[in-house]
Amino acid sequence: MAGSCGIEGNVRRWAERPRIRQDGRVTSQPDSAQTPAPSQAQDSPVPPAPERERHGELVELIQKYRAAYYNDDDPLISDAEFDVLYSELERLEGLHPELASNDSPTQVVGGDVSVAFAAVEHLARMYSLEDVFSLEELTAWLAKTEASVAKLHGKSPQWLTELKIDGLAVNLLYRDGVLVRAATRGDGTTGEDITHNVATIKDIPQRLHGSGFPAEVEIRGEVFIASADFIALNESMVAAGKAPFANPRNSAAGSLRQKDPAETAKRPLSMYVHGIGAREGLSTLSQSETYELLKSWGMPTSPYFKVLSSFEEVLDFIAHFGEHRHDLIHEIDGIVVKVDDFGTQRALGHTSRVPRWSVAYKYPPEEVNTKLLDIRVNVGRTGRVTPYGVMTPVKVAGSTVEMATLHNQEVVKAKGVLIGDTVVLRKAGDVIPEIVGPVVALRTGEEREFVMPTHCPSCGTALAPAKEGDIDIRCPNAQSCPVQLTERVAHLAGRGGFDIEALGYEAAAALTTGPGPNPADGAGAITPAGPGPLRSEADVFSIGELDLSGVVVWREIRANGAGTGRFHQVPYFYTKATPKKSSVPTKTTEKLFEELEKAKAQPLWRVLVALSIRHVGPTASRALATAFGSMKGIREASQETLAGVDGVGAIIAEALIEWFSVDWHRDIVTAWDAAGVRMTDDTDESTPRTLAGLTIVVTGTLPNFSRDEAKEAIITRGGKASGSVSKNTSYVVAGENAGTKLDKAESLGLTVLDEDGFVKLLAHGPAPKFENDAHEEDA
Ligand SMILES: NC(=O)c1ccc[n+]([C@@H]2O[C@H](COP(=O)([O-])OP(=O)(O)OC[C@H]3O[C@@H](n4cnc5c(N)ncnc54)[C@H](O)[C@@H]3O)[C@@H](O)[C@H]2O)c1
Ligand SMILES: [Zn+2]
Repeated sequence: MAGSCGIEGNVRRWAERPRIRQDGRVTSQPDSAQTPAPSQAQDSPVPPAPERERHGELVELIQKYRAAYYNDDDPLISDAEFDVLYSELERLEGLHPELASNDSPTQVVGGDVSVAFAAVEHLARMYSLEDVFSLEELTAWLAKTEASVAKLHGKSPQWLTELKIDGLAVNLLYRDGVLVRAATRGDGTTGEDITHNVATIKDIPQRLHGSGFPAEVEIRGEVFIASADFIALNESMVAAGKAPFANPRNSAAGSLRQKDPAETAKRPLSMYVHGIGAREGLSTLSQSETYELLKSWGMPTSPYFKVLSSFEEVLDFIAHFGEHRHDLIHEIDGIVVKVDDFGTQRALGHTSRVPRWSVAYKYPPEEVNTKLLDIRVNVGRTGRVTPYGVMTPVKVAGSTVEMATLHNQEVVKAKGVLIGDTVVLRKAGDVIPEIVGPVVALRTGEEREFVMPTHCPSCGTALAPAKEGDIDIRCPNAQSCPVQLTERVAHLAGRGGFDIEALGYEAAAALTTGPGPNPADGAGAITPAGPGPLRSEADVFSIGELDLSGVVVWREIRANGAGTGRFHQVPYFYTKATPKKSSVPTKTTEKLFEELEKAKAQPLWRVLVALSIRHVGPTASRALATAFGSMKGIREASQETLAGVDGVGAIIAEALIEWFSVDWHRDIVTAWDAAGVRMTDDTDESTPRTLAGLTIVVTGTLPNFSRDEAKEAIITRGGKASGSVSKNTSYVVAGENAGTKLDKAESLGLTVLDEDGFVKLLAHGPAPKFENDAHEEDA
């Protein structure tokens, strides 16, 4: 089953949350009237004072947070933090049911009616949903519900499975097919009248299409702002000098609950139907059937709901949308499972807060709140100065995050974050974490604005944009700015360059920036304190000439977190101040020499990558190496000739000419050449150029070739290894799990080869004798 690993992954990650019920209960709403109290509770009719006190605290907190969330559309804490508190309250009331008075947050639908709107009574009550946070809890809920349904009807229910859209609920009252009123959920009984605002939402018909409508029907749905529209909306808010919304949910709620409908009209609101309230004269028997009917009346229904029969299918649905959560037009925070049949829904009923026929499985949170402790700047390989936030470490989407880039000073301004703010931190799947914005309501007045430095924190040179109008500012001291040098050295040693494993980032820093502050002093941070022994990457292959007997590239030193059991790898460079007698070359140092020696034999394209020429990555480097065969050839080529090379083009040609015009750049090449680095690709006559003129795309996993090896095999035989399939592709080599590229090849009628076919192609070129072996069905 393809989805199974996704499910397991979810369980593992989610299970780490503090929100694990310790009493193992599955029901989240203690419904004292229906649910027998847990036995231990009967032994203690009056809860002990500490529990009563904690209960009071929790109620107060939750009420405060609910008010900020529902009434002000401006939450003070993240949903994940809220859920932890709410869970604790449920657990406490589960152990001491006497605490669950009628007005406890566990007994009422969260939400209120603001005085800004007229109050309206819903014809049928609106409920919240019972939440579960693990697949075990969900399966237990399904099993419990299935058993109840079996007792009622002697058969298993059908599960209507839907996306849990992160927006806000509206209740639309249609009389004889005409929208007469729209309301928010409010406390479930009474909502806020937002009829005029809803009238501006294009998705929602003022008059239902067709005929045969019931006299009165309440259609419920979720109003949301699509993720792409949210980004555009926030940009326009900031441009207009207003505070941006923390997330699409708040932006939808805030936009819909405007006092002026003209303001709502400007907001890109959409809606999907997810329920039905009072329904006089409606003859459908199930919720899914009703959705089809509503769709025919012109109501927007989600394209994603499914009616499923087995638990397994429900779990697959969850795994699928767990993976594709960010491929949807709107945000989701979970999956809702409902018993589809109306009769069964009625029979199962509801508690004071939630229906018993429905449950919401929540995905692991992608947004958390944390403290922005500082904003620092980082100097990159090209001298670009990038501010980044340093935060109290916090767990989000499966990893602990304590830093996030803020891109440039304009972004810091646009986000409106101050040092010391509580901020919303978002990490969507594998995407890098992002500071969304501040929680303004929590400011104490102690926060301070970030000021972009005017001088390079590494070398002290005045910072400036590369050209007028650039937002990014740079350190222009490219040659000897220690941090830029560190970045270039780490890059040249990287996987795409010389591939020197022992020269990782820390080792590069130790060689280029010299001794940092002594971690034993408690500073902890590795701030460069001045140039190290390696003053230029030109000297990287003569590193042996430096007094390496005094250099320890790696040392393990206990950082200031002593006693916490946490060790920091700290690069350390011995200087005169440190007695030489204590230094013995480490294993890593020996390995460094071995690898440096081996690196000299790397092919020309890797040498080109290692030079850190703008825009010249592996693809352009391979093209250049293939076209010219030597560094000399590239260096002497005119801009036009360079630009004419397939895969190079005008921008790269210009960058190359510019790069070679700088003295110290040419010195690098000269020094490497002198050190014995290979500067020509000797065309290996033993490899026949069987693939000259052919463009080949490799996709999926081949049993005996890595992606790089397959590429190399194609290029050394004179072929072009391309990443995208087009009608100019000569062959597509498809391994296991080949995806859309294979589909495209098939739709274009291209010849698709498996590994055997590929090996034959490499050996013989496109001879008819093996083309016949290729997938016949593709012809
Ligand atoms: N951050 C905070 O301070 C804060 C405060 C209060 C509540 N919250 C968050 O709000 C949530 C609790 O709010 P809630 O009581 O509105 O419950 P809920 O949002 O968990 O679930 C109920 C709501 O889900 C919505 N929904 C979306 N798709 C649906 C579908 N397909 N079918 C049915 N309903 C669907 C409906 O609007 C419904 O009212 C929690 O996630 C909580 O973390 C956060
Ligand atoms: Zn600098």
